[in-house]
Amino acid sequence: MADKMVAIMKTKPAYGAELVEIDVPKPKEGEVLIKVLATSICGTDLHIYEWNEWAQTRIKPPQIMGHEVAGEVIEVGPGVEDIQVGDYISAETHIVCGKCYQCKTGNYHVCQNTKIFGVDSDGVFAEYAIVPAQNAWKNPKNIPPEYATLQEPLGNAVDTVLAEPVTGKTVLITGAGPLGLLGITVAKAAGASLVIVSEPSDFRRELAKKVGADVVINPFEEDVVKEVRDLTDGNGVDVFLEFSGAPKALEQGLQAVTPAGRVSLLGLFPRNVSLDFNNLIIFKSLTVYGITGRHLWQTWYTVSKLLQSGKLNLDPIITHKYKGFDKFEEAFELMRAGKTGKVVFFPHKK
Ligand SMILES: NC(=O)c1ccc[n+]([C@@H]2O[C@H](COP(=O)([O-])OP(=O)(O)OC[C@H]3O[C@@H](n4cnc5c(N)ncnc54)[C@H](O)[C@@H]3O)[C@@H](O)[C@H]2O)c1
Ligand SMILES: C[C@@H](O)[C@H](N)C(=O)O
Ligand SMILES: [Zn+2]
Ligand SMILES: [Zn+2]
Repeated sequence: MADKMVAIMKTKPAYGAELVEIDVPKPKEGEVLIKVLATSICGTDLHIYEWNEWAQTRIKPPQIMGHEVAGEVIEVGPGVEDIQVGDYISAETHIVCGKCYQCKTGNYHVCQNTKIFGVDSDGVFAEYAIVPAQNAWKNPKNIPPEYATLQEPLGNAVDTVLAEPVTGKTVLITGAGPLGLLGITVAKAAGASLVIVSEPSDFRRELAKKVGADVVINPFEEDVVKEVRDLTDGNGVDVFLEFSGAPKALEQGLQAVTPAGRVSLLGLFPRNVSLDFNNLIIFKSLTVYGITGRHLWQTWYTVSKLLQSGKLNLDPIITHKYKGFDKFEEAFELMRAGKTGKVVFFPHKK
């Protein structure tokens, strides 16, 4: 094995990142070293790249970026029992304490002491990477790395879509970014009867159709609420899934969902949102779920089994694949411009 590796590193508290050559790390107590087979860019990586306000308060350069991954274990640190050399793993990104009230009551996804792998520590945009063994998820060998690396965001999408069953239900998805696109394929695989997608970008509406959306709407040019009512016998959709983080989309979705319907909110809003709670939620008797991270480990089992079922349509979502990290700046700029679905790197060129 090489003793040097290439990594995308946030080297300075400023816009961008650098490709660096550094030593391959050694796994410490409770850690494993993986050969990274595939890694994908998350919106959070983009925020770190752009050095937005959130990143400025949270990230401490120099740090290797990235947290979505599939890799092969090549070394295990002291005290690691469940993971062996040769295992093919992905990683849950929330490092939980196991001791707080939420962890003790099975709600690890909202652990009070959560640290995020690749955000609060070095990540996986590298040829080799350290993963805390407690966060490793063993993959069946027949899932290709480019799909296995998507499991973490797929977990967000699964928790959003499947907070309640969608079989035979009409669904509105607002926002067809990478997460919304994953939501579309999960909703279709789970048997939603009609998936309507509201998304202003022409490129992403096209992607949404390729992934399996039944109807796409441009919210900047069409009346979302009217379109949804026309498609649902005037009733509105049974389920509204918010994947955009746009306050206007939230309001339209709440108007478009049928009374006693279900709402899941994943998108993060850039500012406080003001809403007519009485008429949009209370008098409509809606059930509203806030979604964060993934349930440990129930969601990973669901995601893995969905992948193995072959029912997810991921190929149109993976719009960009790069061998090596040489063109990482191009990848980030395309993503910033909204011209991608998921971007996947295969760090080893051979
Ligand atoms: N809660 C969590 O645990 C969690 C985890 C991951 C991501 N997120 C959030 O989920 C959201 C989606 O992530 P992403 O990576 O796909 O983001 P993204 O920014 O790539 O996608 C958002 C999409 O919404 C579209 N949009 C903008 N205004 C709209 C409107 N008025 N109506 C409909 N669509 C509109 C955009 O064109 C874009 O395609 C983000 O807000 C992200 O921060 C939350
Ligand atoms: C780390 C963050 O980007 C991640 N997608 C989450 O689910 O929390
Ligand atoms: Zn992420
Ligand atoms: Zn905890």
